[in-house]
Amino acid sequence: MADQHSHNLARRGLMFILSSPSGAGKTTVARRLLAEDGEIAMSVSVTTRPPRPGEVDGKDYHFVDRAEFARMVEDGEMLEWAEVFGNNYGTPKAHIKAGLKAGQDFLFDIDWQGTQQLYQRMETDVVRVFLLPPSIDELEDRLRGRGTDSEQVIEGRMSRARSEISHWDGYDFVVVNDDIDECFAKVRTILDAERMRRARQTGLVDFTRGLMRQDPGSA
Ligand SMILES: Nc1nc2c(ncn2[C@@H]2O[C@H](COP(=O)(O)OP(=O)(O)O)[C@@H](O)[C@H]2O)c(=O)[nH]1
Ligand SMILES: Nc1ncnc2c1ncn2[C@@H]1O[C@H](COP(=O)(O)OP(=O)(O)O)[C@@H](O)[C@H]1O
Repeated sequence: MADQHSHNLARRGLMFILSSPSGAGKTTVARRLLAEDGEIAMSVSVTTRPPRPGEVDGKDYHFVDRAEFARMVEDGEMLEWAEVFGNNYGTPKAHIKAGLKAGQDFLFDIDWQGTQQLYQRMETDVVRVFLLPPSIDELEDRLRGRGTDSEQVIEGRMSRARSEISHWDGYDFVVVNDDIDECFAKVRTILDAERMRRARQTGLVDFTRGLMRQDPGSA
């Protein structure tokens, strides 16, 4: 019997967008997906925000100044961009377009505005997943438990979270992140199923043609 993996046909890559109100678990799920799934790569955004301690240029973000960011927008090098908390963030186009064509999947960690823009431009490549916390109290507990933010920042994130939650209807899939293992398994299921969409499987034309030509008993 043939190895199962030999039946993975050539396909176009997809853009897997993971959004959530801050603190609901997007980073946790994204890290695990990148660690356990060999076929998906993070889309690295361009930003004018200064690097935080520990952040690596080209890995966490491409850090640029405002003039360079403006030039990239002007020259049409961004798939989408937005201003968040006074800084600019954008998705560089060339790398993504070439990757998708070569079968590379990309993971995006962007908010609902970026999601909308990507969907408008790349509709058939985009899969939009939204994570929700099981309750507002649990969301606040997680933000505090993470220990990365001051009380003031947590209050800001909580008020922003409420407005992000209101955009739940702009997503294809919504998963409540109560138990992390269950949530992760559901996100995996979505990704696995989306990879099998007929429209993405560019190898199907040749494969089905081959099947139809084969006689029973031939290799
Ligand atoms: N539209 C858009 N938003 C982005 C992009 N990259 C990051 N963001 C958003 O910018 C916001 C701020 O990100 P960041 O400065 O890393 O701070 P933090 O995620 O709040 O810790 C988040 O809501 C991100 O989702 C991008 O390429 N496009
Ligand atoms: N299902 C879960 N149950 C309990 N804690 C969780 C769960 N998912 C994530 N966390 C924790 O909640 C905090 C916020 O998660 P994080 O992934 O940083 O959120 P986001 O990227 O959406 O802001 C982290 O400390 C993380 O370890």
